Amino acid sequence: DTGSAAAIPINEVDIAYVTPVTIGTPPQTLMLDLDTGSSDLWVFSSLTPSNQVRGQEIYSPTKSSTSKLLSGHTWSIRYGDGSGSRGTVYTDNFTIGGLEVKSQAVQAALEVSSSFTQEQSLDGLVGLGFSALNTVRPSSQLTFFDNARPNLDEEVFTADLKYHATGSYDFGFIDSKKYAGNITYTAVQQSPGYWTHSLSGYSVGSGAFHASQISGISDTGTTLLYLPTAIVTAYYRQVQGAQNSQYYGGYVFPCSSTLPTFTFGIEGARFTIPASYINYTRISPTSTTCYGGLQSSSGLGINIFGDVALKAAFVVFSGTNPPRIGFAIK
Ligand SMILES: O=C(NC1CCCCC1)N[C@H]1[C@H](O)[C@@H](N2CCCCC2)[C@@H]2OC[C@H]1O2
Repeated sequence: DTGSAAAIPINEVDIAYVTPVTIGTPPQTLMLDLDTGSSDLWVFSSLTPSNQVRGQEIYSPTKSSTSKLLSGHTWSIRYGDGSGSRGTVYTDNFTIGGLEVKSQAVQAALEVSSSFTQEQSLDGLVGLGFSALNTVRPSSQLTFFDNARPNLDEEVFTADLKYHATGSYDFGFIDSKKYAGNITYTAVQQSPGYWTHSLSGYSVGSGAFHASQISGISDTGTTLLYLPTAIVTAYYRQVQGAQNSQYYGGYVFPCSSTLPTFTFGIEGARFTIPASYINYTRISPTSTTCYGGLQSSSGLGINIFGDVALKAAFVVFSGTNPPRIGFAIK
């Protein structure tokens, strides 16, 4: 089997991408954020208090003839940005881009935090991290990818995220039309459950490449690129008027500044992030101060290769044994 679905930016700065999925019988369509940085599949539901729902589509298990309550099971998740949700669990038929998993664990939200309520075009998440991170108790549940794997033509899914445009997620095959040249693979450390791997180094603009093993996670659910402070300060030293603002919680600069590109290595391959991706957003609609798409990871305890980096490449998440991750120019 294979599947292929759109990855649609939910706003004009690509804060997140959503993908249409169908749940149940007859099919209920929701727009979910495919997130390689977590492993819970949860949705706004008929059980979510109405004062926490603001325009989202909801999953109603009682309207599906194939839904089953997973009795006695609950879940609760907290994300790195402080957002979170919790609830109960059903199994139902779940499809992404024509690829169906029967009896997928669908975690129905009984409560969501305010940042989810405020994002009216995001109806939940599909965790594509390793199933070890799943929060359902007393028995943890498998991700969509882990459930689909035995039936996939190839044990992979790919992410082709785009800057200010709709990209795609493919399951079970690698579409050679979506990239140029070769795919460079590197080893993944799957414990504790993220797609953890190393960059082989970096360069700023036309500067020299600094070879250095930089470990982090490739996370489609994180908007920005978070790297060690030394690298980030070296980058913003090249930006007129840049400063690390306590007030805004990161590097800001005059929107008129000229930004250098940022290049990261995967083994011997090099991937260049255009300056436009790093000129992320104005700090407020009328401001002339802009917030950077490259920020320091020092407070996080982990480096995060989020969408700002991933959208500069075609990325292959390979569930082979051992797992690996591949990057190609597109
Ligand atoms: O918390 C992180 N990443 C952290 C960012 C700060 C540095 C550490 C990692 N990712 C979340 C993201 O923010 C959420 N958000 C929802 C509203 C629209 C935007 C996306 C969405 O839900 C879970 C995941 O995706």
